[in-house]
Amino acid sequence: MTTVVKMTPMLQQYLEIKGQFEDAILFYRMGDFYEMFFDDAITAAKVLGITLTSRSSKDDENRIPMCGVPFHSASGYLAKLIAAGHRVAICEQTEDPAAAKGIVKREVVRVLSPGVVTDSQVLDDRSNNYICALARPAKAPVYGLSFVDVSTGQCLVGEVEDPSSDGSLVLDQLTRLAPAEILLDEAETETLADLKRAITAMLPGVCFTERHSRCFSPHAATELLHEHFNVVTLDGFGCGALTSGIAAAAVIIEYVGETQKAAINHIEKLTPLDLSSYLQIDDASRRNLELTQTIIGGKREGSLLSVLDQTCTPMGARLLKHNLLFPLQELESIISRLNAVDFLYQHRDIREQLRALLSRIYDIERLNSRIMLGTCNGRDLLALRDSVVSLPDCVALLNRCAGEKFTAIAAAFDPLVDIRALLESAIHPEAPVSLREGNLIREGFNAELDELIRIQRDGRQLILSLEAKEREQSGVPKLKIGFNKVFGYYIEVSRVNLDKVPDHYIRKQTLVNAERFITPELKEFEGKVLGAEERRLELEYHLFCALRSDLAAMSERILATARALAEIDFLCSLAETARNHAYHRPLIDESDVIHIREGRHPVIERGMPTGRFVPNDILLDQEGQEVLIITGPNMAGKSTILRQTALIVLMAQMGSFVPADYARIGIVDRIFTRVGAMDDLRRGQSTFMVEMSETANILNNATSRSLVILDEIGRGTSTYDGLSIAWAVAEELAGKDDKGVKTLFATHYHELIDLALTQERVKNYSVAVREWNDSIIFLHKLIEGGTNKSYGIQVAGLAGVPAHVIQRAEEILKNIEQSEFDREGDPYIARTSKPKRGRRKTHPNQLPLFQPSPDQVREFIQRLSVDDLTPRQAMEALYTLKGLCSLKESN
Ligand SMILES: Nc1ncnc2c1ncn2[C@@H]1O[C@H](COP(=O)(O)OP(=O)(O)OP(=O)(O)O)[C@@H](O)[C@H]1O
Repeated sequence: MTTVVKMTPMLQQYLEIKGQFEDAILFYRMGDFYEMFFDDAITAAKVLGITLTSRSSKDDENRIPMCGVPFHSASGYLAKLIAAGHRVAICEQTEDPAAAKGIVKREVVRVLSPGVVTDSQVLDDRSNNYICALARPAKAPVYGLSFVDVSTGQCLVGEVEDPSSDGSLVLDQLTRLAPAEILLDEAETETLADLKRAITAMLPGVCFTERHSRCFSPHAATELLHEHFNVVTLDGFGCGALTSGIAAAAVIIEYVGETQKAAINHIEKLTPLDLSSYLQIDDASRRNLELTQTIIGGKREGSLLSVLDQTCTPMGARLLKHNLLFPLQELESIISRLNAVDFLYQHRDIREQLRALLSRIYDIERLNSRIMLGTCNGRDLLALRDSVVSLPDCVALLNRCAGEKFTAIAAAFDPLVDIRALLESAIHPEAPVSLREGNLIREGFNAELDELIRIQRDGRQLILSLEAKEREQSGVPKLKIGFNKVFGYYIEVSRVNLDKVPDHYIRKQTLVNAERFITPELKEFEGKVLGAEERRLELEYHLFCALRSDLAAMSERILATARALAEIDFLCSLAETARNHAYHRPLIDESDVIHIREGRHPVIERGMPTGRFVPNDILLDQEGQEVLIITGPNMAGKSTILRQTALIVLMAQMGSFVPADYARIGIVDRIFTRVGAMDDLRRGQSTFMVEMSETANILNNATSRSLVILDEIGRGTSTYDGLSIAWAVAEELAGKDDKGVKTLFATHYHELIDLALTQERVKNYSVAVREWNDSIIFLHKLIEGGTNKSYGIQVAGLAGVPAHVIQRAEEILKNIEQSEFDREGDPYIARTSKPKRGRRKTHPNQLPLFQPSPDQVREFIQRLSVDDLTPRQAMEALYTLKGLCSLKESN
């Protein structure tokens, strides 16, 4: 870098600092601007849409790319850069430029990255913003996972044992909380490369940050966490037995401390994430069921979350989303939640009053974090003040709620009366965003400040009287006293009156129509007033910082109340949704039964006029109803029934009422779905490959307590292969663990209906349609018994496929149905010439699909008319029998 030598001291300083933050865009403070140089400037100008200029170095040939943003509006630009996945290092002037000898000292005061932002402009207030660390200290298949939301102080710690070669289990847990940033051990760059690729495919835009291996040492981790939480053991958090999880948590705490350069005491505890205590639901299933976003477009609207979320506060919204992603498995906890929802459902008056109060409460969880990080401003404290006003009324209502859940919430709830009094007395009701402009602190809060305010206020009066006096003494009626930043206070006299100006006036400035003067008396006055103003700004700033520290010391109470409010909001929201959409309380037990009467799909029904959605019953039990094969035409509603069953189970286990007249849900340990294949290409696998790996996952991991939803497996390959796989999979699920797995299996392979003949746990159902003229009417009703009609061609017609194509398809279908083809009579050329009649033939290389039953063999023999057989036919019959028997043996 020959140019460096020729650079100005300022640029040298810039490069020195930049060298320490190479992976970040450096916001280099120069006066009222943050400037960026070199590649940073090129990147930022593009992302921010601002002009890229250049600055000359000493050597004019080497002009340096440069761009800048004003300091006072930096947050919007920062938000844009972070949202685009960049890291930004904020470098401030750390000494007064006026006092500086030579180049002003500068230092990076914060590094912002997608995982550590707390700015409301960047964050979605209804979702958590997690930074995650993945630790594998022993390189064992146990991954330590920790998730921290710096904006709320939540810190989750868990471990996942994942012996799979592709890390699919850890991937499921990682993507569940969709972190914005992931910290990885730099020594694992290669070993985790595949996992990293898979994460990027599922969480586009996620930012990876590599940390030194030293940070991942479990021993150092424990020490760091002991120090951070000021404890001698982590047992109190229920994390004593974790090692890699602890390492992961420590990596984040260290990183956040380092980048925020502030005490991060608002991360005040570790919350163990015992993944086995929640209903497991893998990433594919979460997507397929559209829990938090739609498959197409990734929108919240149209997801289950959008229907359930009637929360009034951002804290409640985040909790609801979290609980939706982590439905429970423990009976008592589910019932406790359901009792609370039930109470609020029954007591409309309390629910409505609580919701009205909650609507007036701001995001005090995030406000608290900003207080702790020292980034809150006057407006934030006004929001806190306005929020705490409602708390005593909340307590009164809470005391009217019966049930252990409410008792627990009330115990944690603090009405924060003292904080309200403090804020009401301290914060100026019109406090601005800036901390340096004054008007932060209310009069009456601090005696010294009051005195300065009085001087300033009196000063105005003094000016008016001084002006009047000068007018009188000089005889210039339009004489004015004014102020500007260059000369301070001055007396202005218009040109026509200049002859009346007294001798002691000292001329300072000449304008076109006037002259400006000062007097010793005016200067003395100025010293007093301006000094007061400066002192006032300084004092207000210090008082504000002190107030912020006082509040930070009370953070534990604020946070406990914020979380209690979130819980109330969550419960009220479920009760409100239940009321609005006619949901009913499910019966939860530990049986092996799922029995739903008049169940509906919570999202699809919302898109239809009331009463248009056709409810359906589902019974899954171990009394011969374990695997339901659901057949029926395209568009009949098979997928809808499958999905609504999974959603109803999930809702019940999160403690929600369900869209059904009656639901008995035996607690489920995992929900598996094999539904669509929307994201196949993103994961770099073929549709069929994804389908099969999802199927393998189900067969390897489903237990008799799981619920499996299979929507047409085997579609991605040839009919015979697909049908065989579908058949074998259904058979396996019906017989797994000698118990079977509760399975809903929608299929267009009508041959699967025959499974029920041999498998006692399999039952056939179909979705009814009514034929009408040449078309069909969808009844959307699930009825007992299978169907072998697809009406695919009619549906194609309804979908607008041209009439002549439909007609041709009908011809072909007729040919196939009449078995009018053999190897010579290809149905696809049967349009003009009538095909030869022939026996339907099995492909020479394709074995007959299914095992012959003893009945079939017997029937074959009975149908043989032995006396009528030619010797050749007899031979053939013998071969057929032999073939049937050897097939049976090989099976
Ligand atoms: N119970 C119902 N009541 C009213 N409308 C329904 C119902 N079930 C499904 N529908 C409507 O029918 C459409 C198709 O449903 P669905 O996708 O479940 O059919 P399908 O049988 O799985 O079709 P395919 O076999 O083609 O995948 C839905 O988008 C919805 O508009």
